[in-house]
Amino acid sequence: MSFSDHSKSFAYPVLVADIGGTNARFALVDHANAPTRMCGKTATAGHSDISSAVRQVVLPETEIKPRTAIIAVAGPVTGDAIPLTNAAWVIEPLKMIADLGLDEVIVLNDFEAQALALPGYSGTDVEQVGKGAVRKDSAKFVLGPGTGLGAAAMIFASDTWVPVPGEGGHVELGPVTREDMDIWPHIEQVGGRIGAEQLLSGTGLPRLARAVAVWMNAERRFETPASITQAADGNDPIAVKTLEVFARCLGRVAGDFALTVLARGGVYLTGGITPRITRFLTDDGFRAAFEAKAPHETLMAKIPTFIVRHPDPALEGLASFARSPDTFAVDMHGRQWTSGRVAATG
Ligand SMILES: Nc1ncnc2c1ncn2[C@@H]1O[C@H](COP(=O)(O)OP(=O)(O)OP(=O)(O)O)[C@@H](O)[C@H]1O
Repeated sequence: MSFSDHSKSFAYPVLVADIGGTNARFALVDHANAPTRMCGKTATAGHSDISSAVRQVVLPETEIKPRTAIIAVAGPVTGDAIPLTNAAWVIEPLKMIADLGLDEVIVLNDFEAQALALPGYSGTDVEQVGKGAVRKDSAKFVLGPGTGLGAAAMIFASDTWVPVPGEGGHVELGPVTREDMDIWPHIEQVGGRIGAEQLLSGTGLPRLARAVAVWMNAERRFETPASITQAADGNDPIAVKTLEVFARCLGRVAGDFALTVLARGGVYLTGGITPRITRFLTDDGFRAAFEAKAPHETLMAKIPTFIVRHPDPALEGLASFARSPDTFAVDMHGRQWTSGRVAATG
């Protein structure tokens, strides 16, 4: 396995890109000490491929063409043609190098990118939920309910931050309270089970609402996550109960990850749903479930939890990596392409 050994720095300017199912977001890092220059976002559906989006959105913003591109995609990075999970683009690093005159392209997982941002957050980037304090140079974890449930750890070892992406969003999610026991039999199973992402995501939220409605003997049906958060704003009892259960399940799963890596550096919540349900995350149900890990309640009470308020967490993480690659150990195996060869480390 090859890790980033950037005692060399990247060739600047570095283009950083967060390619989601719906939107692509771009920014430029002009040199190691430069602030991130945001270039805005564009709908992936509005462009035939990433090169065309870069030409329209990024190149008009800069006099010096980017020489390196570091890209985050939702989904695994496999081979020289990387399809996106929820969009038509296929990321082809060698084609990007040819189209845009780049020296190097690196493709990372989107939650690995979000993990890279964690050590640098300060001030209004994050809002703490509950008590606890960040212990310096200790493991962190990021968990993001969005279209799916993204998850990654950030481990501190040998004076280096090591992002560890994975499929943590698919861990088991069982009932704990009496109320859970009553609701769980009404939750539709997927693949013979109820995994965390099956509830704690955009598709999961309506699934949970359906089960809550059946349990409450109500006819009400919600088709979209937005319809549930909007109904909860109007104090609809099914929507409110759904989000209470959602928040405490998120706290439980966040607590499990905190225990797994001993995340004394904090657990951070991102994803498209988090900012829409802050009322339910800050009303104590989330934090109480996070801490209820007997026999480790005392340990858990010391671990802080945060809502990430930074608007572009993945871009921020890639920009941190672009500025100081030697701060991080990023696995480059099969994910780095250079202009000098066909497939760099694959
Ligand atoms: N007002 C809302 N209330 C609740 N959920 C919402 C609301 N608006 C959007 N969502 C949900 O948030 C999810 C999108 O989250 P997120 O932006 O993290 O996903 P993504 O795949 O990274 O998106 P993108 O492709 O835009 O980067 C979708 O499931 C969407 O339904």
